[in-house]
Amino acid sequence: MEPMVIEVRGVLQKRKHFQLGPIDLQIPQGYVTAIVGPNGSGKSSLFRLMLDLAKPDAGEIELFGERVGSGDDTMMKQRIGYVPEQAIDVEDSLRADQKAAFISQWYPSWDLNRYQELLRRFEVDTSLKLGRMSKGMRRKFDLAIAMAHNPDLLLLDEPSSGLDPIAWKTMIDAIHRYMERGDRTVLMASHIIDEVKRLADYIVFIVHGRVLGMYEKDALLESWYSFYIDTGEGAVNWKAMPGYRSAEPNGGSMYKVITSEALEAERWCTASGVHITGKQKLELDDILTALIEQERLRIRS
Ligand SMILES: Nc1ncnc2c1ncn2[C@@H]1O[C@H](COP(=O)(O)OP(=O)(O)OP(=O)(O)O)[C@@H](O)[C@H]1O
Repeated sequence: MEPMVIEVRGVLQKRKHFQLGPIDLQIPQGYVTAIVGPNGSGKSSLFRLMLDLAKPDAGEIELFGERVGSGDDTMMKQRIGYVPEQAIDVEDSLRADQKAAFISQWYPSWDLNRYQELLRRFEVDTSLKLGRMSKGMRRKFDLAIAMAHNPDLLLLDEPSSGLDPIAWKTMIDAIHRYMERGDRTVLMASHIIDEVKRLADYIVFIVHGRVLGMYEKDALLESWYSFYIDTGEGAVNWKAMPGYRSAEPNGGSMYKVITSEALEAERWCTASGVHITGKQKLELDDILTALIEQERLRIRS
């Protein structure tokens, strides 16, 4: 098994109207892991805890085997590139190259050539003050800054927010290239299904501050299906179907049934004489919707 770059153990953060956790999570080295969840589910809060920008009420986080918040973390932070969800306002009056010059002092591995190459590819106008940049250009600049010291770990909070389609493709390509070496790690929060599908090896679903599971992406997309089933005259005990999630009438004696264990469910149907007339893979957003619904029912019960 590959080493873990991030280990989150029993992390809890209590706020007036929101509780994050307790969260247990392990992020493996050498892969892109995407955190997917609705607005306000706690994705940015989790990033901030990982970077010691906020303190948990309980639990602990380790990055590269070192406990976050336990002392001088300069070396640890030098191995990380972070793109926050919101650009930092206090830097608005700086020009791009002033910020880069400032940041480069913190990172012994700062690579000027790489920085300039990223700016060229993203078409960032470095003569502008940061506060004068459009939202998308600022985002591209932040990405270039986060990647220019060749970090071992990239933490990206909704990296494509504000990017036009061309910049989006450049970003996807830049992340693919960054991962080519094989030992680097990305943890990103994203709402963009296409982005998650193209980049992620693993997906973490987070809803209402709780992690609902971490899945290998390809296995996940192979296992969630809608089956269209003709029940004929008889009733079917849906709950006995492996991975059963929901069943809704679909006209006449037809039902649309969602399972998260497609292979086993299909075998079960064959063995039980249940006739599948059609099947369809679920997209990531449909899977998330089904998980959110289940979480709502769990909270209500
Ligand atoms: N500084 C803060 N003080 C109190 N509550 C906060 C603070 N920051 C965030 N919250 C609350 O914590 C919850 C989680 O917010 P967070 O920004 O982590 O979610 P998110 O999943 O990143 O959302 P989005 O997808 O909208 O970016 C929300 O209910 C939010 O209102």
